[in-house]
Amino acid sequence: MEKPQNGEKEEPKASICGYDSLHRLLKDNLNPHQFQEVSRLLTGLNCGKALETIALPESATALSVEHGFDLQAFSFCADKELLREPRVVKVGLIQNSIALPTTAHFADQKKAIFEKLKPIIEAAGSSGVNVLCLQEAWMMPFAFCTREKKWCEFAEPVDGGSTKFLQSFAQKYNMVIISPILERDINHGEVIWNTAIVIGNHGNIIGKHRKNHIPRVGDFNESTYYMEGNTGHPVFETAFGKIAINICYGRHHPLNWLAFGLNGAEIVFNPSATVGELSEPMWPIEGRNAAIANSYFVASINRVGTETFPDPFTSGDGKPAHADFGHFYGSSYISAPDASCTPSLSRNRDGLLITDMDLNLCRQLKDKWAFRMTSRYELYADILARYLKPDFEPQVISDPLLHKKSS
Ligand SMILES: NC(=O)NCCC(=O)O
Repeated sequence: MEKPQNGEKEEPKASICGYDSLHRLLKDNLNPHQFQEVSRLLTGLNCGKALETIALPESATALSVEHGFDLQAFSFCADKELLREPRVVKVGLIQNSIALPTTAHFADQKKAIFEKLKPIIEAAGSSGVNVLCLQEAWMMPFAFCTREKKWCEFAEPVDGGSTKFLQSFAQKYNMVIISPILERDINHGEVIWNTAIVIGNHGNIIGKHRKNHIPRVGDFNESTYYMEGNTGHPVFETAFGKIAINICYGRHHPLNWLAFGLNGAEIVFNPSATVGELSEPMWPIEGRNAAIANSYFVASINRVGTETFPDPFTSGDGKPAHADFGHFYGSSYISAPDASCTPSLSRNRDGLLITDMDLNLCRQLKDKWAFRMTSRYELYADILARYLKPDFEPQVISDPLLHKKSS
């Protein structure tokens, strides 16, 4: 797709000047040398080289053609070490739109999403993906803009239908799967959480993490549905490395990223649902910055498409009532601790991003930049402890001549 035919033809929906990613727009419009230089600055170098693409099995590419999803695959390397073998993990990220209109029966909507995801998960499994992550609240439309309570019906217990659906793939493909869902906590009064469940490569449930920071911005009226998480910053030690999940809006909180790093995460997944007008310029920066600052890999996933709801809603900003959130712009990507990153998946199509990463790179970057050793955490523990007290006074030194009139 991608290239606009001529001025008269309509551009594909939600494209950037007819291209479905910035990377593809640049590749088609710059000469090879210019493209190489622009990519070096935009996506960095890994071990001194541009990121390499990797070949995938024919079965996976055939599935992507048949079902029309974007399929891209890259490899991050690390320097060879004398005392440690490389620790290469294959990570997969899935972004997708919903499968039926939001007016369809809820059971049909959920079933249709399962059906839509099957071939994409199969493509990941047959490509040898070790750790697969889906997008935030993948088993439902992102209805939290509406404030209507009927959408709570989509919530499921940790061992509910969507977990069972994914457990079979985890077992079949020896694959860890991270499943971000709307959780119904049966044992605690049926309250609702925004939760990521970690399914082990034997199909077992390793544990869960609940979203720490709830947005209060634009149409993201999520605080109507669930509370800030109570699970801290767990790191899950899996057969394929130490992983953590920072759900969506948590990516704006540097201390949230830090805490996962302090607990030893090597890959932090950021399953998200966010829209163009609100956050698109922030998207390529925040995950990448977190990877650099914390010496781990970050895998950023965003849903795709425009979801229209039956009843218009407002968000107290004086704008007219509307029935959709805006466009979820996909653009999932992976960042490495050495400041390199993959190109993004499509802005308007379902997609699977597969990336090999040598986890040895994390320690190599810690040794190189020594961010942990230079961090001065005690300074920050001190100001945070003081800031939390009601009688906190900001440390401001005013110019004694601040109010002097200039002559
Ligand atoms: N799902 C979610 O937390 N979205 C908030 C918007 C954003 O963080 O870009």
